[in-house]
Amino acid sequence: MAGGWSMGGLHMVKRSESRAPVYAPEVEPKALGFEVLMNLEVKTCQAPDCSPVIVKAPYVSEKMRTDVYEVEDKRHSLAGNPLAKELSEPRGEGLIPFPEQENVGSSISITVVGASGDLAKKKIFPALFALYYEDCLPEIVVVFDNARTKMNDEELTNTINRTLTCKIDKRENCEDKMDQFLQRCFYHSGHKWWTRVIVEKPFGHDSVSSGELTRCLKRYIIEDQTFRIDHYLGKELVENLSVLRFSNLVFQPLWSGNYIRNVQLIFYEDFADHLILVLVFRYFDNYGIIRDIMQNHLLQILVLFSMETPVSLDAKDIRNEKVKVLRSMSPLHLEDVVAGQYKGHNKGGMSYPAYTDDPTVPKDSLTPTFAAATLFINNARWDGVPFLMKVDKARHTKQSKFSSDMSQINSKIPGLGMRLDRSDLNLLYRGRYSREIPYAYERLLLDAIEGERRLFIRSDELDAAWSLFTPLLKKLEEKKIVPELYPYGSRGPVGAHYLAAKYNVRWEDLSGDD
Ligand SMILES: NC(=O)C1=CN([C@@H]2O[C@H](COP(=O)(O)OP(=O)(O)OC[C@H]3O[C@@H](n4cnc5c(N)ncnc54)[C@H](OP(=O)(O)O)[C@@H]3O)[C@@H](O)[C@H]2O)C=CC1
Ligand SMILES: O=C1O[C@H](COP(=O)(O)O)[C@@H](O)[C@H](O)[C@H]1O
Repeated sequence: MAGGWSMGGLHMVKRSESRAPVYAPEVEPKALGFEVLMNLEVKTCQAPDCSPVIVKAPYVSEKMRTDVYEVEDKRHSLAGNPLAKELSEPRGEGLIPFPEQENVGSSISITVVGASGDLAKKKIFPALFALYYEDCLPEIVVVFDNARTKMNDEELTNTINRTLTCKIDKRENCEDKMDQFLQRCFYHSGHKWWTRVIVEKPFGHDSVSSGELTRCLKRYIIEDQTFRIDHYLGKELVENLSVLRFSNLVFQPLWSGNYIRNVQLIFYEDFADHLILVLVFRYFDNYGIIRDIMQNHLLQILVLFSMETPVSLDAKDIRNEKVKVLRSMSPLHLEDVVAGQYKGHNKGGMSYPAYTDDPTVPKDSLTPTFAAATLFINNARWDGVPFLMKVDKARHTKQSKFSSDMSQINSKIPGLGMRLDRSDLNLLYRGRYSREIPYAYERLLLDAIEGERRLFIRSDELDAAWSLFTPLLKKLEEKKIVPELYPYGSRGPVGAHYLAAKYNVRWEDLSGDD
């Protein structure tokens, strides 16, 4: 199975676990615009001397068959050799040192689809290395790449090497650990057997394509093997939101429309921060900011903020509550949405091009780079409370913030008088904890390895999220709604201010805005 649908997907095999056969009996070339490269029937077994059996199905290419057999041959030649020794020796062409589990204990094989891409460079490899550094991955870890661009081992390790950092300078043995980690990375363009697949967004384009994608995936893997990632769920602050809500009894009676008059979720980013702008634009212009950020990251935070207390911390119970609140949300109306696109302008001697000035973006593109929306939840707890979202890719600062008016508390200004000030009850870790914060992908990759599903999106949850946004996106696109233009680096279209004012709300604009 390959990754047009999940350009930053990871296919993972946990060798110490699930031995259930995975069947991929049907062929569906080019379904949904992605190539089904994987057409192998893969079976694994439990006998100590049993290698995976890889059975060729009718449509597997000659190249892939050769690759598969090469892997098997090498495996046999490694039988009985301690892996540690293999890994410390120079790697030969095509050698894939995959250990026999019974010799070495727990091991893991990870296939990164799209190692040359922005996501892999910025987030996946640094997270995998951080996990490796922290000894959270088994000693035996083998990372493969699997993109269309052909590389050799050296090119792959060079690519990965450029992405790795020691989060805090001069960490003990960091260089050595990096070398060890790189020794465990191999390029391979064929396909592996797997037990878990982490799927990166976009999960389709709308309800229909998302449903198709889910059905396609289900032909190869069951729901429990599918880990749909939304990396915002792996961020410390987002995790802390649930802790704040559910483990501080003082908040329980306050957490409703009786005390909270509005909730705001804000995301700002600077397009210019992206490493490979051309690729980013190409992807972005097909999706736009509503699909890229609102329908997933911000909606997930909104859901965690508003859902009822789950019966337990079990993934099933949490996800059931998330689905319930998503299904309670009112349809989004065009009047409650503002779409914007940045235009070119000059400021302070600087010249900023328009979104449509980019050569990869069509001149008449209506793709929003900014959006604001008001959402409502039709249940007793949140009746009438506006949840406002604002997302913008054309800021000079990168920030995300979620807040409610309850987080503003009165305090006395020091002095002899009695003057009051409103200060924020904030969850910021900066200044409070000296320990470093793990990357979101670090947490989520580890959860997937451990089979913890709590922070991943279940298919009915995804359906509910698309049901909410699809009618709106359809209207925007069918009516060819022209986005409001606004200058790069500004506060965005003026329409967003009217939208908030309609509900008697002032945006909690973030510091650093101009
Ligand atoms: N960039 C980011 O910070 C984040 C991105 N994401 C999501 O991750 C996904 C990927 O984003 P990003 O890395 O930025 O995109 P890029 O365009 O930078 O990279 C795409 C990668 O996928 C590979 N690829 C594309 N098509 C195929 C295919 N059919 N088979 C195998 N490999 C393929 C490409 O390599 P090649 O062309 O050689 O095949 C390339 O390595 C997006 O869906 C995005 O929503 C999510 C969170 C953050
Ligand atoms: O999913 C995505 O998120 C990133 C922003 O992630 P962050 O953790 O750096 O806040 C965004 O740049 C990208 O467009 C989007 O696809």
